[in-house]
Amino acid sequence: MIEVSGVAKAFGRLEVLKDVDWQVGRGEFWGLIGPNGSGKTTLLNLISGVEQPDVGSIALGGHSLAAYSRKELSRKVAVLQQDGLPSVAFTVREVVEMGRFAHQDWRGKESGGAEAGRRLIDGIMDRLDLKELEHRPLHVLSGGQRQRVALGKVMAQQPELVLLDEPTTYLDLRYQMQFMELVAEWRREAGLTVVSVMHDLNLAALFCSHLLVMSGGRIVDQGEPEDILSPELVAAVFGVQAHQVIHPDADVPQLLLRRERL
Ligand SMILES: Nc1ncnc2c1ncn2[C@@H]1O[C@H](COP(=O)(O)OP(=O)(O)OP(=O)(O)O)[C@@H](O)[C@H]1O
Repeated sequence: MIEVSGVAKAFGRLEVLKDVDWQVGRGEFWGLIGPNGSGKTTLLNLISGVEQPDVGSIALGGHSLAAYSRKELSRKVAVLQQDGLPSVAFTVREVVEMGRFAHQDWRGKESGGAEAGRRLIDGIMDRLDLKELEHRPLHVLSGGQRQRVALGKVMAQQPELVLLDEPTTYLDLRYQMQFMELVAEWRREAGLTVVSVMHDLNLAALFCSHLLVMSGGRIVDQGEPEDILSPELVAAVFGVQAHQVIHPDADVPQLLLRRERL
């Protein structure tokens, strides 16, 4: 689904990504982890076409990113940021409907017909528990509700690949879990490929099929959470000491942070 080959990127004299080679298979769920400033968001921006690499190439579904038009790209890739939507006066339903833009012609006509478009939006509203909020303007919603609407909008886009940049940062524990479960379910049902920047390593181990570990603009490790997440890794990459335990239900590693002094 994604092939990043020999990519480097600099902003002025600051080299933000160096020698990045990475392949993502269709249907995989990758967590991007690493310290602040290690280049995670820049890598997402290169994949979504917002930034261009200085060196190397990026291909999506076997075709160079440069070969896609804006509209083709937005049918293939959806992006959701930390605070997914600005606090605007559009209603919840209107915002979710905006996700259909890439599937409409210049008059706003749905490629599969208006009725199919409406059914799709209704299904998403139901699934994300947005029916009751349907006619409320976005600016009266809580951050957690707004993030659910943002997810609804990217679901309406029906992409093959979704890029998430720390999507649970502003959510409380319950909404963090709910958000990740919704993404996991969507991935299972639609064969979706997911790449998500994650700061919570335990959440990443619970939901991601693979992890990409970045430090100083380079990939330092990649693979399945059980092969990657270890006290040695967090010591080397984050400079933090931790114990490792195995999650009793999910059978994946979880880290308990150690204080330097007790
Ligand atoms: N448009 C830009 N112009 C100049 N410097 C930039 C730009 N975008 C990012 N940088 C710099 O590139 C480096 C990597 O930033 P990036 O946002 O990719 O890191 P990150 O791993 O996502 O960090 P965080 O975990 O803090 O979100 C940082 O030093 C940042 O200041």
